[in-house]
Amino acid sequence: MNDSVLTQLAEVLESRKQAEPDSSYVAKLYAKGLDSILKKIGEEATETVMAAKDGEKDKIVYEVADLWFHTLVLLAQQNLHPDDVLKELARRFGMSGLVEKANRTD
Ligand SMILES: N=c1c2ncn([C@@H]3O[C@H](COP(=O)(O)OP(=O)(O)OP(=O)(O)O)[C@@H](O)[C@H]3O)c2ncn1[C@@H]1O[C@H](COP(=O)(O)O)[C@@H](O)[C@H]1O
Repeated sequence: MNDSVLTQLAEVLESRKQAEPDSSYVAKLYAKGLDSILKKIGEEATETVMAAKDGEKDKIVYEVADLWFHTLVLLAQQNLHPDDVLKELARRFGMSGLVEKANRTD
């Protein structure tokens, strides 16, 4: 179920590239450009931190959903797909974070 929500949302985000900015929040974000998308990601990350500090579980879920949503908008804007991230997580799966860090080249 969760995978299909990501896939369906990715399809909607792709389709919004052809939409008029006035007709869609996502189309408006695309029209404003990369910096506006990045600004939203920064805001939603901060709101996630504040929700966690407040210890409100419902708010944490709500803010993480906003954060994930805006990172999905970024992926679409960059012509990337959630599968690209899921593949990377799958590659790391089962590998100690310490080993993964030691293998990083960047
Ligand atoms: N999942 C979401 C989603 N989550 C959050 N948001 C929007 O993200 C914004 C969150 O920003 P804020 O909390 O700062 O609220 P805001 O003050 O309205 O935001 P700004 O105007 O300041 O940018 C709100 O406008 C939310 O409505 C979303 N907007 C759209 N979607 C999905 O994207 C699809 C396409 O949306 P449209 O392009 O609007 O049709 C929808 O059908 C949904 O499935």
